[in-house]
Amino acid sequence: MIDDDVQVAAWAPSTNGGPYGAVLAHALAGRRRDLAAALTRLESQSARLAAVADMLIATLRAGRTVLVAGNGGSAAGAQHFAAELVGRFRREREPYPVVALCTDSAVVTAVANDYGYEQVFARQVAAFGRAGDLLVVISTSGESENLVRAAVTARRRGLTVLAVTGERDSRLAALADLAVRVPTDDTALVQELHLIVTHVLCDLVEAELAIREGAGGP
Ligand SMILES: O=C(CO)[C@@H](O)[C@H](O)[C@H](O)[C@H](O)COP(=O)(O)O
Ligand SMILES: [Zn+2]
Repeated sequence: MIDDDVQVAAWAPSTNGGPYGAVLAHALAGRRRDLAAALTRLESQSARLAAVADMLIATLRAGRTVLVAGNGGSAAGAQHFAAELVGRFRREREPYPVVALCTDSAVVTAVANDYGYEQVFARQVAAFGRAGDLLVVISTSGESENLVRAAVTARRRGLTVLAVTGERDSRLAALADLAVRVPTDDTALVQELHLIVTHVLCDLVEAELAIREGAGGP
């Protein structure tokens, strides 16, 4: 039988952080330093972020759909972005049609199995995308082949493409109508900045569209 008191005592934090205390303190101080420096550099891109917000607002106000895609951590980011806009970020308002293309495991595995993983997003863009819709591709490298193919398909079909990448030159940034390149090439930091960028965008988009709804609809 497990003794609850012993269990709690064994997992209680020690005052000096235990054997990893110094390592963790160093790691957290490093994250604070790196994030602060990158955010300061990101502030110089506020005009670009405003243009991206305009792009999202215009798409949604026109009743068009936003498709979002990414791999790995960026797949989670794509889902998170869609969840904020279909659900809500801070305000009660209409739901917005934002669809993450990495969520349907049957579609993703069937297309990957039958056509190749590089087709998993392009085929969904062809299935769901219409001229005037917006494709958002999120990638730390800007070089994932399946996202490049999705962007090419989107451009061919008259969708607008927004790339959210790291700092370095990439095929996705070059293919996109507009690109946000967060100012670092460190993969983890790129992903952390992407989350901040998408939250800031959700806040702006929601605030702008909610005002219009209050004034009689988008
Ligand atoms: O979250 C991480 C690394 O932090 C990984 O899962 C990472 O997202 C994957 O390696 C992706 O396949 C990387 O793709 P991309 O960001 O270069 O498009
Ligand atoms: Zn990650």
